[in-house]
Amino acid sequence: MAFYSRVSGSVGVITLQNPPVNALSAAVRQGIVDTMHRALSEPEVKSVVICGQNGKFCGGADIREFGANMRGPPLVPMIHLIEAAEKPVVAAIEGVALGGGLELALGCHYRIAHSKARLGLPEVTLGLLPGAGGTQRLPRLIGVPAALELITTGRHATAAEALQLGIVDEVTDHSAVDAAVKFAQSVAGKSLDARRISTYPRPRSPDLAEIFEKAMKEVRRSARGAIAPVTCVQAVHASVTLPYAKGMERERELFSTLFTSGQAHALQYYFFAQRAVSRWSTPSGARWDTSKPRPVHKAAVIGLGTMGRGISVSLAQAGLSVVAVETQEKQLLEAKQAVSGMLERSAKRRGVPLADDKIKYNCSVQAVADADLVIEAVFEDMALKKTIFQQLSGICKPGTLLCTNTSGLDIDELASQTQSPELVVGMHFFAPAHVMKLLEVVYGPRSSPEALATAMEMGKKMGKVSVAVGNCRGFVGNRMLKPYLEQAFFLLEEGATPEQVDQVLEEFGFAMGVFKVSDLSGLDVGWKVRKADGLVVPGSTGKSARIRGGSRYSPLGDLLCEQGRFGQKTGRGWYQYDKPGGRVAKPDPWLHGFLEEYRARHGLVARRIDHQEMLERCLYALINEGFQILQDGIAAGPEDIDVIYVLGYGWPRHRGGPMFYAGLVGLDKVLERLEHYHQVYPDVLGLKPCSLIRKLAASSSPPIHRWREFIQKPRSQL
Ligand SMILES: CC/C=C\C/C=C/C(=O)SCCNC(=O)CCNC(=O)[C@H](O)C(C)(C)COP(=O)(O)OP(=O)(O)OC[C@H]1O[C@@H](n2cnc3c(N)ncnc32)[C@H](O)[C@@H]1OP(=O)(O)O
Repeated sequence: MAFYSRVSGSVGVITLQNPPVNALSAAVRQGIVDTMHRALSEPEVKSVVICGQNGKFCGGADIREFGANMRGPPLVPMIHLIEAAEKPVVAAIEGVALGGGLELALGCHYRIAHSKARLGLPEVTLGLLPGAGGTQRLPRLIGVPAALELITTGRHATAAEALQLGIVDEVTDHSAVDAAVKFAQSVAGKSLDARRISTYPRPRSPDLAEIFEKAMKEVRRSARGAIAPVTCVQAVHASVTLPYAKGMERERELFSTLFTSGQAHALQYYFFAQRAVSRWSTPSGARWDTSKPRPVHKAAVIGLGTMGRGISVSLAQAGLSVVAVETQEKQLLEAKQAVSGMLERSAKRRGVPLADDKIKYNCSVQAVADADLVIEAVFEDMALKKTIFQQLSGICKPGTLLCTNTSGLDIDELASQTQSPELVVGMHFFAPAHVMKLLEVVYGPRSSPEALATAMEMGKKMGKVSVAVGNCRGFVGNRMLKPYLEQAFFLLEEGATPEQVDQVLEEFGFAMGVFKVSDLSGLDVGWKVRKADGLVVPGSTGKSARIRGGSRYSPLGDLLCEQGRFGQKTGRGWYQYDKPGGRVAKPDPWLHGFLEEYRARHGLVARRIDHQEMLERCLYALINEGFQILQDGIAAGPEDIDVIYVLGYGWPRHRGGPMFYAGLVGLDKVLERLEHYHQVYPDVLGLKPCSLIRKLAASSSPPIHRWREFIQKPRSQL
């Protein structure tokens, strides 16, 4: 709703009230219309201020209402009512003016912002366009290039930038509402002819055609199949080719197409999923709202390789004192230099103070004795990690949380090396650790709720999206990756090339295909793990070379590693690069010949595999594992899996995540295809449909928010 008051006798103040961000729900829109009419009809009122309760102007349309039937007054006429008013209306922008919130402000005659406010049109991130006049008013106000940039990226601008661009008229360090009231008094009675943005002429410039062409090229390149950015450009284009009223019609038309699209549903689902994962729970009943995190002031990182360096940067930037340990002096010095550079670049980029003095470097593990939390980030070697956990258990003060950055090893095995297994959790960062937003927080069967809560809270402090997951091989992300990778290898055996598989996945929207990712992260990483698991049998021939434990196995990755082809770092992998460390992947004739020779050796007849089969086999095997993970209670809900895949594995956000995608395709369809492929490849375990997907499909495929009801609660783990 909206609250009306009169200030200083002549200023009508309309306060939006819809916590936490004063989103424009039906009730708020009704409140605005009612209070505007009141302000306009009271003769004593000479001007109006619109503001939001609790220091937040408005977070935009109420996204929760998007799924329901439209009630209350629509936004566009409501904003026209404000703009057409004969009394000056001033927006007092505190906190945020986003989406419909900024469009509302653009309908006002003046805008005053607090210096800490953020303004933007982030609709594109929800699969939409600014459909309440934003695409027509903003270019008229600030010009096409700046409007295009803000609308197609959805980026939030600071108040200072908004002032520079001409979006706001004044910025204040004090109360924006007080400033707006004063301002409203000063403009009472003045002509509003030049203040109604919809009446501004169409933006003109001789290079507009070029600007739009460039913008369209850029969004097509970066959108990876997302339709909203492209549609945003089309809507802004209407602002230069059509008069305002016609432009609004075009905006409405384009908005309606997006509004009902699967991509908009996926992005809106993802918006709430990313927020829902902070409300974690475990099968034993531990929960985010009943588990208190411990205070952490001092943290330590053991091992300053690529991951340890990124983790140290993240901790320092979160304001913690950090002890960074690397036992070899030379490596310690190298790491120190590298970390300082990373901090410097990051401080420059983010415009924040340098956090270099937060980190103390040391050669001795003893230096972590008084840390509240230690993150071990050494090589992925269980024996080494065990030794470190034994050491830490003896060195650290009582109550220190011991975390491991393993990407898939058994947390409980490490916990059992310590005297306090309840204080051991996994903190699985993703490379580069100071950039990637995802953190898998892994609880073992003995981790305490308090330890889990502390690690989750630490992730948040570091600006990460933390997802709590149970302990199993590979946790959620890497466990699901295994059947996906496996299918990609099998496709090569059956006749595909790495380029073909990657193209299909990139067309789907992945930032990189599976083979390019493998080259980037290093083929040797998986090879080491497979060796440790006893899967690598050098020189094996005949049928046994492609079978492990009764199931189909592809040794292709092992064979490449035996040739020293580790990917980008060696200049050769699934692709070739111009030099070791090169970034541009080129098809490699050697690899094609090697595949032919391999197929001939194993009596495999290459066939033409269509795109659909490549996509289905890779994705459905991954999704099937996701259902198994839900059934095993490793992830509490499909949202957890989807957030992990979008933030950690390049799954296209506009497809919502693998579990959402499965729902969109139709669980019965996914099940039917899995059954088909399992029949064709009975020796591939990953294609055998998991019982949860069967159960859901048999129950008429309920919507994703109801899947949890169908998951059998596993026995207590904590
Ligand atoms: C018919 C339509 C016609 C015209 C087009 C207009 C379209 C729109 O306006 S679409 C909405 C555009 N606005 C946004 O995209 C803003 C989305 N919100 C945010 O970016 C952030 O929430 C924030 C910057 C506003 C605040 O961030 P922060 O302080 O970090 O809090 P949270 O993100 O955790 O949010 C708190 C809480 O609020 C819920 N919420 C936020 N925005 C909205 C919204 N617009 N509608 C409904 N609910 C919103 C958010 O989900 C959190 O609640 P939960 O934790 O319960 O999920």
